[in-house]
Amino acid sequence: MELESYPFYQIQSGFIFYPPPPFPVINHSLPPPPPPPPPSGLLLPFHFNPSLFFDMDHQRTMSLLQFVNDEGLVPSQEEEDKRKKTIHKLKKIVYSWIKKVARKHRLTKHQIAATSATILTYGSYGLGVHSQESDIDALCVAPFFVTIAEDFFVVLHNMLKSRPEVSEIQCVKSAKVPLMRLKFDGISIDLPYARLRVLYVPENVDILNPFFVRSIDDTSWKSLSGVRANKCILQLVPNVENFRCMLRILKFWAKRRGLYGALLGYLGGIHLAILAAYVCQRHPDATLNTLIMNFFRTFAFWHWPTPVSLQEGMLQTSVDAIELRPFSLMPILLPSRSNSYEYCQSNITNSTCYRIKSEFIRGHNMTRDLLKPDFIWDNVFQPFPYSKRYSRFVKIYLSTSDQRELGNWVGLVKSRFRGLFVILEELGGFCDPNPTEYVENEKGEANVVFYWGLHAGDKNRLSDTELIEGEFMKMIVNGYEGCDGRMKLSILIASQLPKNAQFDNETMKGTKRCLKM
Ligand SMILES: Nc1ncnc2c1ncn2[C@@H]1O[C@H](COP(=O)(O)OP(=O)(O)OP(=O)(O)O)[C@@H](O)[C@H]1O
Ligand SMILES: [Mg+2]
Ligand SMILES: [Mg+2]
Repeated sequence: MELESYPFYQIQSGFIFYPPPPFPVINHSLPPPPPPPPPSGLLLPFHFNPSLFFDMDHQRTMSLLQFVNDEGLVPSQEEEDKRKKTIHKLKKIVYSWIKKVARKHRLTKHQIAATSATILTYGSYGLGVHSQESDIDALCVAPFFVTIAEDFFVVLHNMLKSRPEVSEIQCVKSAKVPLMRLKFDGISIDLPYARLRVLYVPENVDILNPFFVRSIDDTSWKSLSGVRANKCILQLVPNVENFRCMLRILKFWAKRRGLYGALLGYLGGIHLAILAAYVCQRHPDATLNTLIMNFFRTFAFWHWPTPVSLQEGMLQTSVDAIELRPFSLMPILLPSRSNSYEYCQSNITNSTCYRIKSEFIRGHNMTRDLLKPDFIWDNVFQPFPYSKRYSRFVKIYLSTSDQRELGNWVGLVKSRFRGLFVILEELGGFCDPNPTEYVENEKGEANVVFYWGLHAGDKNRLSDTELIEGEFMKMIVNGYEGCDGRMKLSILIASQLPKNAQFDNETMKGTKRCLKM
């Protein structure tokens, strides 16, 4: 069978190929083909009865809302209050920090009184779609006189560190968006920094207003990207509440199907937010059920690597949008008010791209027929059965002697995972990086373990795990000093997986709260 016809065969037959067919070589220098025409409607029976259609749609929407409730996808009021309190405390800390820094820089009394800094939330919390496990993405927006190296990474860092509510604080200075990571009252916080050319930063500063972002530095512009994207998304969707509910469901679906986590080569919150918003824009009056059906239908038929964009015309009119497109198998354009073209960062590889597409097709096959008698939402959200799909697994065991170092070490290795995907794929392997993190309690040292599904085209080429481990280790330590973590890479057969990683339905449902992305 021709490779191009695989997706369509899969859609028609409902059969997903494991292992996958050989991957196509995609020529990224070509401009993308025009967006595909939408497929011709839902599968409706020959004698279509509109009232039956609306009844079924309504029923499915109601049972989906019940599912959202049963699974606790919306955080409780208590949880919400805790987060609000944390943000309030952070704002107060940042406020006293800015006064301190202003005095340090010997500003006049009048300037010290006038100056101010603030916290803007973005990410899933900013969009109003966070779950219990989500972090709070909080951008610290400061005035012109603040320096990142000293005032942010030393003065603010020390102020935060001395607070009893703060733990596990670390500076991530080398990231594209430099930030501090910490836990505040047990909630994970990502705290990047942006500097505006003003003395007074209003509490809810409108960063889409050109006045505030005039002549800002590059790092600040990048740090503002998340807030900008969130604001644009919320302005571009016709019904914010429907969008939020849909996105919560999609994030849950992606976690259950092992597709959530941008570092692992899958979809992050921002990718899913844009894909969901794209569908909402095209179906402004749709029910929740229809939105989810259309989500699967749209992306099961999508002609990747045609980019997904929320702003029509942006791709057609701009050569930049095509030329500046980074190498990506599934390009997704961040919405923007300015004429800049930013794409979501992506680690998607041939293997993960195949998995994501297969899951879109699976979702489409399961939801497309409104009259399917035995339809239940629970089936759509079944955990992905790794041990049934793969006979072999790559085990990545990460450990440190000091528990406090483990987070840094695992974070560093995860940020380099793309390199390992490439090594495995070059050796002919199809690799499915299950994002769930496990712990081997009996080991007596701080550790995190990953088990990735593996299909080895030629088993011999993948048998030299020491060589693979050595190559990957070189990539990890390249340009990075100061972390004495250890890594052990090995290949297991499915029966050697520990019980808690057997991936049968019950154990997977039990581990859903342990998913650490
Ligand atoms: N790969 C990426 N490309 C572009 N922007 C990104 C990317 N990853 C993260 N961001 C920005 O950082 C924000 C926060 O990312 P984060 O990883 O915390 O995910 P999230 O959407 O908040 O979901 P979660 O509930 O899992 O925290 C995103 O909303 C986005 O603005
Ligand atoms: Mg987040
Ligand atoms: Mg974050």
